[in-house]
Amino acid sequence: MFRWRVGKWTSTFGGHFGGFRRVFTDVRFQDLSIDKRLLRGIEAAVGAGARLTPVQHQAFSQLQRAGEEPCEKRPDLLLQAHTGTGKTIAFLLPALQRLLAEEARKKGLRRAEGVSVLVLAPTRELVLQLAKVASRLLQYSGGLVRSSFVVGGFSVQEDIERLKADAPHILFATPWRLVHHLQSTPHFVRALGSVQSLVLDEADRLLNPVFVHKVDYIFRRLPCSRPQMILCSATFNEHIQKFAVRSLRANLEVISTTAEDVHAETHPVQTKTKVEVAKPVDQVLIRYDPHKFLPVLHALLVKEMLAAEGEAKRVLVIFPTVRWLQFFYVLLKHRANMPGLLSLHRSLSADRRRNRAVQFSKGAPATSGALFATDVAARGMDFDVHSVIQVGCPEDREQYVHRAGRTGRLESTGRSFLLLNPLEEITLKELDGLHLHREEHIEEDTTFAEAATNIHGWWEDASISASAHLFYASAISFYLHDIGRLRANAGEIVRTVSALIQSAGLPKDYGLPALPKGLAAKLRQKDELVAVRTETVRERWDVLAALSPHPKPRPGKNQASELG
Ligand SMILES: Nc1ncnc2c1ncn2[C@@H]1O[C@H](COP(=O)(O)OP(=O)(O)OP(=O)(O)O)[C@@H](O)[C@H]1O
Repeated sequence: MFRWRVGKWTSTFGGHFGGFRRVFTDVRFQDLSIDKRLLRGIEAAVGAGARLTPVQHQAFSQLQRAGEEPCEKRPDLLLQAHTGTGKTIAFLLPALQRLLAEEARKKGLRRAEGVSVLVLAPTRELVLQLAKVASRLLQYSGGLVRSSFVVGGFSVQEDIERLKADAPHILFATPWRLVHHLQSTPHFVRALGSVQSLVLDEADRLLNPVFVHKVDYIFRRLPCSRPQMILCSATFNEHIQKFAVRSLRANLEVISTTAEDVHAETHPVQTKTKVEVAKPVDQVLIRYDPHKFLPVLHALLVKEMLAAEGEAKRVLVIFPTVRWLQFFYVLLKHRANMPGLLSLHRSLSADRRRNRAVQFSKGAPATSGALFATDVAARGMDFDVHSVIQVGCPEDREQYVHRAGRTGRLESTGRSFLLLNPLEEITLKELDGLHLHREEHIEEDTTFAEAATNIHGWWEDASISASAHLFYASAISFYLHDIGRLRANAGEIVRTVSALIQSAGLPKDYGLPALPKGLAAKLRQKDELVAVRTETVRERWDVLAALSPHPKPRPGKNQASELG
């Protein structure tokens, strides 16, 4: 580990030693001067005699030192470490230790004066997971220090009652829900009047254009003696850099245990840093023909879920859109009879969303199965999965790294597969330098022929056929949004998505789903019909029909024969 100072920023790096990733330091939690009740909580969570990870060790030293300063002088902190290396405990431990010490000094004579530590995270699943970790760590503190949470999926009244009942020192929240309360619930405004530390978990995500206005709003509403800021993530990007320049203190400190990726002589808030996937993850690239998407996915799932003797295997599959996920989920779970599948996405009811995340979390009873999820599961979730399958091109390198990082956490190993079709292959150059090895060919799937007999005919089932229509439109829209990045034309997009749907057995002569008017208009704007290349007359007819401004349902094979 070494420390250096460039301009106004101080950085501490460590964790990699000559390419060898050190998972733990030699320091045990019991060696630290921390409250015995907190130590019991930690050991219950991570095991008796557990040693600290490098990021935990460095953060503990830094935050303890900073904690001796008055709140307004404490340096802000950027905390970067690979996925699954214990960043949650890294930022929670010093905060909980300080809160316990303060409360012990007061001898419990006064009730909490309000929230002292506010932690923001981008998804409700992650907020609930963080709140659960805090409760575990505090389980032996006899209620001296308390935590609570605020996320969507509960009524506003439930939030208010929970906040009153918990009277928390540490509050976990999603920005959207918290802003809502700050704008309309006086109780929340009062409770947040005493925040001393603001933690942004998955900071690069929270500071991207989708969230940054909410985060800024929360930041502005906090007390004028501005709290210490702690920004955590496995990946730093230009959004963090902009925020650092605009809002962080001059004595900002940076802790990074991804030192092999950082160039100390340049800017400490690295934006061009090529962050790697954590070393225990074996990364595999599978190039597939879109006409074979479903058999390939099925084969991979069967292979990865297949329990080795006595060992249950769990797989996380991340899809680009909810509709894409839902269509293939219905086909595989119900038609191909894969009962171990679950789904997690924003269209589920709040209760289901919560349960699904818990079922796949670390410590949940081990069963084999697969979770089909969207990116709500991509960041921060401490899942216990052996493999991650990413369907389609990730938005950027950071998204790829976080998705792959759901496996291979701490000392465990894992496999991460990236499934790309020819339309998407161009995005591979954005993953330059990652250690992806290629598995061009997936073994011929002998089990799929059997599954396919049940899957075939789905187009006659009104609800599955409706799901197929939604998938078709959403996949076209997804690619269209990225048309520049893919350097594709509208015709190639339509042909790829048509092939994906045909991979589920839809007969060529059955015709393709019609597109919603707005989407068809957008497609036409991108590409005149003359530019659409097709191989057969039938396919051209399908594309033309899909692009028609007033799509009419076309008779399928069977309907046509009924009409005589
Ligand atoms: N010192 C430790 N000893 C043993 N297990 C630990 C230790 N610290 C953390 N863990 C466990 O490691 C797992 C990963 O921790 P955590 O979720 O905090 O990682 P992370 O760095 O925040 O990952 P991500 O970047 O994906 O959010 C958790 O199950 C946690 O309980």
